[in-house]
Amino acid sequence: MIEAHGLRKTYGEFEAVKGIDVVVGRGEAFGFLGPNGAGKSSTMRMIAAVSPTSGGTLRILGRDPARDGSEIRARIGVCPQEDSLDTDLTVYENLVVYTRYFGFSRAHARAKADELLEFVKLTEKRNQMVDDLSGGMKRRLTIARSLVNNPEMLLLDEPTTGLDPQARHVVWDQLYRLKQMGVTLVLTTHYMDEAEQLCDRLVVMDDGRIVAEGAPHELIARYSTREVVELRMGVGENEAAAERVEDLGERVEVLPDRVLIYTADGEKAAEAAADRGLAPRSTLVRRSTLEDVFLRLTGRALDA
Ligand SMILES: Nc1ncnc2c1ncn2[C@@H]1O[C@H](COP(=O)(O)OP(=O)(O)OP(=O)(O)O)[C@@H](O)[C@H]1O
Repeated sequence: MIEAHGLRKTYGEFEAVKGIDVVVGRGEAFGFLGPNGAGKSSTMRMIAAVSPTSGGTLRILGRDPARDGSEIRARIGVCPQEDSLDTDLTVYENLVVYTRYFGFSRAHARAKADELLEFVKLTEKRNQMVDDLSGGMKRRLTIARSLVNNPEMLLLDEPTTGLDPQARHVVWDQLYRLKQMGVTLVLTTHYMDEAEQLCDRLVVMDDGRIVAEGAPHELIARYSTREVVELRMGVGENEAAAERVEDLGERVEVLPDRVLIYTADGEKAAEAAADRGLAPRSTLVRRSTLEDVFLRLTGRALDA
């Protein structure tokens, strides 16, 4: 579905994507995980055949986006970061009008709109104006809109940014269902839980480069330990605390608000820290996540 080698994107002198290799197969759920500015959206726009590449090779659905852009755009769905719905129209009209853009008949567009409203559970909101919808509903309508042409591949740029936890779960459910229906999903996110939930495979991007690639559990096994102890110390106590627990794990990281001990046995390390007279304001033992992978690879927290 996607084959990119040495793919680059420059804006004037600035290089936003610095030569990345990405291969995505049919039916996969693939993610670009990285902080703001990593180059995820720039990459997605090239994949969507709406932004020219600045170097390297790119094939989408086996086609060249520079030559076959309109064919590619007809066969994929794009759910942009910002909901760009038509606020002068109702929920239903938004879908009908958008389906018509793809050259389908009015009868087909009406039937499709009803089918998609059912799919994203917005049938009850059918005749409401878009501005009367909640943020989560607008997102679901945008997803419905990206499906009007029965795309083989759906590109989603930060599908749940700005949504509350419940609305995020509803969107995730819909994306699961699409995946089960065989649609290839390609998404960007800076939420590590979203990447873990949805992606079969992902790349971690930082500063225009891919710094790691694999299934979420593979990346965690490769770059982290099984468990992590988080010690929240008093203000200014982190560095001294880290020195005192240095030998309690395979690795110790100091973040502005906590000290992290990477170890196979978190309970044991937490007890050992307490035995040394350390008095954190709170201690948490948890499993490693992609957040830890990102920290290990870049030296920064994903949300920093
Ligand atoms: N049209 C543009 N002109 C100039 N610079 C741009 C343009 N689009 C993006 N950039 C810059 O390229 C870099 C990568 O941006 P991009 O939007 O691809 O990152 P991102 O990982 O998607 O981040 P975000 O989550 O904020 O969208 C940033 O430094 C951004 O300022």
